[in-house]
Amino acid sequence: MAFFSKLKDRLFKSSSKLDEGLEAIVEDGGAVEPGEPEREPEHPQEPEPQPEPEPQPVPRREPEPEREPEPAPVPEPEPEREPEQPPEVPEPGPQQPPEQPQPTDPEPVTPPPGRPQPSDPAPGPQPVEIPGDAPDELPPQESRGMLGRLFGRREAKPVMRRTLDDDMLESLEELLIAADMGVDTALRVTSNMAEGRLGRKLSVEEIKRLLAAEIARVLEPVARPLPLYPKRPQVVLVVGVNGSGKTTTIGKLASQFRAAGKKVVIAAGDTFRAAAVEQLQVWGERAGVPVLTAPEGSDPASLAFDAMTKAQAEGADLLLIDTAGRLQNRQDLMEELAKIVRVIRKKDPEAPHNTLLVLDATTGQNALTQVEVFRKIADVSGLVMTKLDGTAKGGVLVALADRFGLPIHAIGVGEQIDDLAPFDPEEFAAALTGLERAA
Ligand SMILES: Nc1nc2c(ncn2[C@@H]2O[C@H](COP(=O)(O)OP(=O)(O)OP(=O)(O)O)[C@@H](O)[C@H]2O)c(=O)[nH]1
Repeated sequence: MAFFSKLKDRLFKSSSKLDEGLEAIVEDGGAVEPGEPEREPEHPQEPEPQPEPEPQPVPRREPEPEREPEPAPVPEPEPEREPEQPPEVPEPGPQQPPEQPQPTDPEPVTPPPGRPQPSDPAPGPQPVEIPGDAPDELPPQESRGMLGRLFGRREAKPVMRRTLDDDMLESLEELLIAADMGVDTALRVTSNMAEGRLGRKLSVEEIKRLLAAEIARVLEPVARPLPLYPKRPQVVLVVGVNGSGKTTTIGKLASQFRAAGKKVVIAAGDTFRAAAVEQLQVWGERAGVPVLTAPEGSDPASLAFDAMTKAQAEGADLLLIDTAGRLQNRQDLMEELAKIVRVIRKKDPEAPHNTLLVLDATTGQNALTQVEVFRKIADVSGLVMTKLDGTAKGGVLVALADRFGLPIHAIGVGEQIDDLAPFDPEEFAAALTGLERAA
């Protein structure tokens, strides 16, 4: 299954929550405009249709700063065939010559007088121009000819639209807050979306496109694959609260790096929980990667040192160190992590090269607090967000990006070994808003 549709299916709870909310908002105060043509769903970030590539393993997006070639955009959907309709009675008004081809893109929008506009472009985010962003300025339906249809206009169909005003903005803010985007981020996204568009009539689909574009813009700067350094072994310390998905993520990462030809060693640093060690061993077997363990209750720093020695001796490319996630005693955890770092620095003064914080998306706004805490006790260099499948709280990732600007290296979308995906802001924003894209 194409990755986008998989992600979208799995983020269904988030997107359906937004979907339902948006429909309710537009219905509340909106009006059906008979005979108004609805545009084909156009996607601002989708250029030429190309075949979709297989999802790449996370490590293949390296080396930094080279970005993985953008995933090929998903082809535009075929225009839906609609049953033949009797010709509709045209609205009274000036007719255009029927054979005149219609432009694919609308003319630049000139705001009507009195419509609130920023007098000069303020520094900071500018409104994203969305193709097809002027529904009220589309050419009259009756002027569409064969070419107009070929160029992506649908048959006329009643569409519910609501005028974008302060009330509607407030409802949109509330909806985004309910989707766990957080107050500040929700306000920023909606006000950017509204900039230059107040007074315009928008359909649900158009709002989704605008929101998705704004969300993608917040996410873009943090979408960074795990940087790989020429250093051997590259030491990746994996931190996070119990149950956030550290073990699973280490297993998935190990498997992907190994598939990419890297030699990987795992250290089971949560020596206080036998179950955690066993689980890591299972993942090591699955990934075909050795897991270094130590007797229950032994010093994790000593295990980390042994693992470092082994990884160096074996010429491993990557050493992934699992750690405990007890936050109940923050001081102990902080000392434990600090000791691991001190000890591995005896072997390599630059280690750890990455400190990955694993966050569970289902905890919603708690993820923000966890970032704050772990940034104090460890030098967090990047994030992995797990369990984005089947949660209605995916919006928290946007809040994290907006608040901390820490790189988001990958996302977990399931419990299987290949359910770790590179983080693609546009795909994520589309999946989150329920924006239709071709599968
Ligand atoms: N649905 C889903 N479940 C996940 C994902 N990642 C991890 N899990 C599940 O979350 C649970 C906890 O994952 P672990 O990897 O054990 O979490 P941990 O942080 O290592 O937990 P401790 O070992 O208790 O410290 C397991 O049941 C995993 O299968 C994901 O992306 N999606």
